[in-house]
Amino acid sequence: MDIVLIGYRASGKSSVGKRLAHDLERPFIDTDDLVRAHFQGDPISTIFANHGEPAFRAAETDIALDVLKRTNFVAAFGGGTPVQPRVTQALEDWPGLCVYLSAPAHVLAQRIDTDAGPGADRPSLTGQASAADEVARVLTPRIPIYQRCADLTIDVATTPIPQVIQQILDHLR
Ligand SMILES: Nc1ncnc2c1ncn2[C@@H]1O[C@H](COP(=O)(O)OP(=O)(O)O)[C@@H](O)[C@H]1O
Ligand SMILES: O=C(O)C1=C[C@@H](OP(=O)(O)O)[C@@H](O)[C@H](O)C1
Ligand SMILES: [Mg+2]
Repeated sequence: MDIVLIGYRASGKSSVGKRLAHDLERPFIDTDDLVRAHFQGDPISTIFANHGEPAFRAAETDIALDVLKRTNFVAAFGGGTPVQPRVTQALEDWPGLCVYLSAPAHVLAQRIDTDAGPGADRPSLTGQASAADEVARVLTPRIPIYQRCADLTIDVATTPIPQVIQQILDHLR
């Protein structure tokens, strides 16, 4: 079964997705990578600065809808991808497994502040000075949309990445 990981910024979608795809011997798709490629490989903060967030959202919507037409993959969507209305609808209708990686705001804000990994370039969505303030504002309206799209929800607040992957593999059995 094809798998899409959704959830807020720094919930672990890219890390979990990459390792899960390796375990399942399937291609891994990260929609943020495809969006960057669409904008000549620029970092997301540069795309936001030069083209504006709406152009980023339009590209990620088209890319996500295209990914959902493929087969035999594991994909990590960007945190805002499922809340684009056409993507929400497509995910609700999609026959694959949509996994929501869920964590409370304070955990996500801390991971955003300390992340030094390849996805750490996360430009502000609100102009809010701190990640804590921004997550407090942006997460709440997203939660019901993530929940609506999800076939499986995993609490990732205190669950190490290998155990998150194991829960997905257990669900597939
Ligand atoms: N289950 C977890 N427990 C602890 N840290 C995690 C977990 N999942 C991800 N992380 C860390 O959080 C940061 C963001 O992870 P990432 O995979 O880039 O998230 P996303 O793609 O959802 O934005 C990284 O530093 C990663 O190592
Ligand atoms: O939540 C969001 O609106 C965003 C999440 C990011 O992806 P990650 O969730 O992988 O950080 C990236 O798509 C962009 O910075 C916007
Ligand atoms: Mg990511």
